[in-house]
Amino acid sequence: MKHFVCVKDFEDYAYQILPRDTLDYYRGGAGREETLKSNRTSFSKYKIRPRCLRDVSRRDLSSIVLGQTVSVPIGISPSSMQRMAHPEGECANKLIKRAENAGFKALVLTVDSPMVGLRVADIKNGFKLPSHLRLANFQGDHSTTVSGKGTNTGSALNNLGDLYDPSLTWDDIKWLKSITHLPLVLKGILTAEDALLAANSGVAGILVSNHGGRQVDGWPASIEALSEVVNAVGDRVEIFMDGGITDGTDVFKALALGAKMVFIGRPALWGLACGGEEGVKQILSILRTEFEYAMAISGCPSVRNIERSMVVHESHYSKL
Ligand SMILES: Cc1cc2nc3c(=O)[nH]c(=O)nc-3n(C[C@H](O)[C@H](O)[C@H](O)COP(=O)(O)O)c2cc1C
Ligand SMILES: CCCCCCC(=O)C(=O)O
Repeated sequence: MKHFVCVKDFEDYAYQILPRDTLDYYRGGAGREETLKSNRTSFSKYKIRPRCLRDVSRRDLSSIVLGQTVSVPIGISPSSMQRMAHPEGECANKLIKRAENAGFKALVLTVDSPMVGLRVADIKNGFKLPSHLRLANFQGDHSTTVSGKGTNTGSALNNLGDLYDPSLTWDDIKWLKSITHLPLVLKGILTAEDALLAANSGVAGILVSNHGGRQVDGWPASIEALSEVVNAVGDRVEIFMDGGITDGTDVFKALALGAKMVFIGRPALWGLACGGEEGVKQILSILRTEFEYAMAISGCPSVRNIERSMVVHESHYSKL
């Protein structure tokens, strides 16, 4: 990993070392993977309008997120089945009381998954969890493995029995809020309508996400949907985003468009595959450095200086 200098270096190497069906599960998206691709390509459509002569000799990358200071507003999104990438896997993936007891500061509930999306590569590969691995959070339950038989219209992931509950509604958000004192963040909201319902339910945050393009092809890129959610409720709840972040300039763009913090999914998996915990640390360190350079050279000594006017859609320049 010594000579790896960007997320792409990790991604390329992970493609070489991971078994095909594991790689496809991590890499892949739903359907024709148009949403997956647009998570990346849409970032390129936004341009940074840099400012100059603004004393960037001292730089502060920290932010306050849900009342807590974070040293840099980049986090890791939840990804299942990490132990296929590295034996260390995810070392903290707990349920509500365990999360509270362990000192976690917020709960994130994924609301874009009444079912698991249809992923062509997983269906073709007959994806299942390797037999030595279990879903650790479901120990004792009959569904601790993902080995159900796939069909030509679904993989084992589309046959998870009662691990998924497609009957969930906004009433369940009320219930969840009633059993925990932790601030609740809903992950997977892409519309102003749902953002308003979420804010009215008293959630503390919304993570704008299309689940890495893995649920339904045709959903917008997360960065495209971000402004709709920010405009609807950005003054009432904290807004976060994930999907397609692979560079510090992506972080800058998302923050300028109203995200308080961004999260990465696959880049962390590539780090894990290439170097375990150390690989994940390197991914975060690379993104941090790139973000610091994007901020400073664009004229922002601190995260607070990243203003909405500093990022525009590329169409801005064709109108001039
Ligand atoms: C292999 C894999 C497994 C995932 N598992 C989950 C999951 O269990 N729960 C969840 O909310 N999101 C899950 N996600 C979605 C991520 O949390 C995140 O939204 C997405 O990966 C962000 O896009 P990115 O990979 O382009 O950074 C998964 C993503 C991947 C790639
Ligand atoms: C408890 C098993 C989870 C399988 C699906 C995880 C997921 O969200 C994904 O995108 O894959």
